[in-house]
Amino acid sequence: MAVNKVNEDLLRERARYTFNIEELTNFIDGGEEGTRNRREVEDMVIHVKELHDEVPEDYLSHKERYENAVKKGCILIDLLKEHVLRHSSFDAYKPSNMYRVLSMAKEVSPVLLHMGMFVPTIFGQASAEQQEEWLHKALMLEIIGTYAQTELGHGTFLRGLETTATYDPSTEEFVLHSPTLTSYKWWPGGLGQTANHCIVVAQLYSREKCYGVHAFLVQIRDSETHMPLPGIKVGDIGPKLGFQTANNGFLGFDHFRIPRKNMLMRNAQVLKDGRYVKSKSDKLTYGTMMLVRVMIVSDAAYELSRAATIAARYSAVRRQSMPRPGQPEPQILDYVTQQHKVFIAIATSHALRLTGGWLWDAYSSLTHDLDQGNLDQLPELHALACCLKAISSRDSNSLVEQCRMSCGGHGYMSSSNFPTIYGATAATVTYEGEYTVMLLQTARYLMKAWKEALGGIVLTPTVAYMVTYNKAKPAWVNTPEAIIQGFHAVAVGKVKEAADGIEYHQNSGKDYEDAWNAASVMLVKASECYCRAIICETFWKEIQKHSRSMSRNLAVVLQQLSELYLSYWVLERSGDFFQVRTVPLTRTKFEFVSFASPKCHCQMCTGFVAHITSVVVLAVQVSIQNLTLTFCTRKRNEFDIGSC
Ligand SMILES: CCCCC/C=C\C/C=C\C/C=C\C/C=C\C/C=C/C(=O)SCCNC(=O)CCNC(=O)[C@H](O)C(C)(C)COP(=O)(O)OP(=O)(O)OC[C@H]1O[C@@H](n2cnc3c(N)ncnc32)[C@H](O)[C@@H]1OP(=O)(O)O
Ligand SMILES: Cc1cc2nc3c(=O)[nH]c(=O)nc-3n(C[C@H](O)[C@H](O)[C@H](O)COP(=O)(O)OP(=O)(O)OC[C@H]3O[C@@H](n4cnc5c(N)ncnc54)[C@H](O)[C@@H]3O)c2cc1C
Repeated sequence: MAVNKVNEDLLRERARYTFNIEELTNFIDGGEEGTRNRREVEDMVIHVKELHDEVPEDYLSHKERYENAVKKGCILIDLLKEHVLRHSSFDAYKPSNMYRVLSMAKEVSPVLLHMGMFVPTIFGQASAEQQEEWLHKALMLEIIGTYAQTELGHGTFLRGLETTATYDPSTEEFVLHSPTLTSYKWWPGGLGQTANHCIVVAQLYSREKCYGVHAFLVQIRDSETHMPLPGIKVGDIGPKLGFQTANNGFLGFDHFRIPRKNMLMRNAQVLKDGRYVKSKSDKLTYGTMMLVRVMIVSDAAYELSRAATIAARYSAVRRQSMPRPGQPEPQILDYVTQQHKVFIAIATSHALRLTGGWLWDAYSSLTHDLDQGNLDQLPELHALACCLKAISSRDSNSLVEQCRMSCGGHGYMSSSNFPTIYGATAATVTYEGEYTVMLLQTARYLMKAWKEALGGIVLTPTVAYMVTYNKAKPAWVNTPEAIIQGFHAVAVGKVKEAADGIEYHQNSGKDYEDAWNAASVMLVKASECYCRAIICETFWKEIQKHSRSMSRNLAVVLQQLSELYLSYWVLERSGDFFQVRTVPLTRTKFEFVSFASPKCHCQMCTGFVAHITSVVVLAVQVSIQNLTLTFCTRKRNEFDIGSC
């Protein structure tokens, strides 16, 4: 029988890595224990033959694909539970842990929403007594839930949701009802056939007054027969671009009654007589969305690292064309255009992974503050979660597509796994807060910050430079620190431009809402630039911080990746950089001028060209088959990929 022989080119490339593979493995896993945890789970998974498909899933019927995904989901959840029970330190919700385990099956799991939103909502929004009743059942999958917020008519505009929950003091129950077709819940994952419970977000009415949207835990299917309960209409919404096994469904209520105690009451409450007790902040109802947005940054990085690895490996083994007559066809990775496609994907996967870890730490700190009743950091974290979720998911999805294209026709095969990864990352650009809407949310925060900056008020950390910018005049030299200052200058310029845009439209007679809408393209741009500055700065600082405790060879490679990322985005946004001048920013004097003068001091542009041709490539490959984490390094003149 033919033994799978590893490609000679790949073996040669793998023999040339220039740093300690295990050291980088640990860095990516967040430490030696993280690597041990991951390998332990991978060891468990690789030996479960039911997780390996006999027939490509694309050749299965929708029903067979779903059943196959349920089977795998149950196996993986059992492995996760067993592992969590044995390793209390394994925090399932630390970025990518839970998602990575579930994504070890190619199909999106029908219980992803259970683990990804239903359980976290109980953690975050149920009272202590309610957690006592439901949390263990949920963690042990004795109940299977989803998160039912979006309706046919509203996804973004939460205050416009139409499902009602009306309190009846005579029976101490809430009556859930879907008054219109557009009020039907539409999209929740697992709702089609899988979930028997869900978190329902509905407008709360008591004593004929509406108190806005609140969350309720609702049983929708019989625990024994799994049939929909009386007053419940539920089913599958049908085929989609991807996520075919996520089991997205619809849900309608016909005067469906639930006990008062099923309103999640950690924040707000309705007392037996119907009195409403207000939460410290209405925004706490939105807590689960913030958590998932924070997780998406790391999971988008993880999906991108998979795509970058496929593209890097393919680029090492694919030989094509003959630039020199009579010479062997070169590996396509020798083409600078190929490097330009693949290397930024590798660098971005690291940038987003490190930024996702930084955001997770900020979120964890906020959660602790919220437990102490301190909401001070909530607005900034909401703004950060919004723009980082938007930009990370969009960058990840765009670069997954770029990686696919870099593999030519074979990238279009289902067996390449690009279609699955593309489908998963494309969804993240829309769900959990649509791209544009999220950036506009951040813009809302930036406009407030700008007004405070002009008043000289000390701002929260990620926008502090708006006040201190005058002092930190960018020294336009080709250093990473100067590039980061340049991104700050661009962000401030765009924020000011958007604020001036709103002011201009108001002065021309528009009310604030219309002025906001008229300036909204500039507002989105300002958020993008603010977010790009955060990713650039965080990537660079994280690498500097960790480099001090790692071997020099690895530090060099990671430093070059972060410099590649900075240089790439300077060129991508060169127009914005050309506009930024080096004079102190003041309200009246700030203006955009062109750098077009031939004696432009900025060496960034020329420096970058040198960079991209001498860049060292690092591709991370998590290969379940080999149960190893292997890497590629590549130097221009050696044209060698390390182990990959
Ligand atoms: C790459 C593959 C990754 C796959 C795995 C991904 C993740 C990991 C694991 C698990 C995830 C699980 C499953 C993943 C799959 C699918 C899940 C999808 C689920 C969903 O999509 S759930 C539904 C999500 N829906 C939304 O996000 C709705 C978007 N809309 C909103 O958030 C808000 O309505 C709004 C647009 C932000 C604001 O609306 P608006 O009407 O203008 O204002 P208000 O609502 O009145 O709010 C204004 C006020 O409140 C502040 N605010 C708003 N939202 C928040 C918040 N979340 N936290 C804190 N503060 C908030 C806002 O700033 C305003 O404050 P002001 O002081 O300015 O007034
Ligand atoms: C794969 C997938 C899984 C999902 N899973 C779930 C789930 O489990 N549970 C759940 O509750 N939901 C889920 N959703 C729904 C998801 O949360 C919504 O689709 C998302 O919030 C966007 O809302 P929408 O679809 O109503 O789009 P809309 O908000 O209608 O957006 C449509 C367009 O209008 C624009 N727009 C909307 N509002 C504004 C504004 N104020 N200013 C400027 N432009 C605006 C948007 O930018 C966009 O271009 C899922 C969606 C997908 C695709």
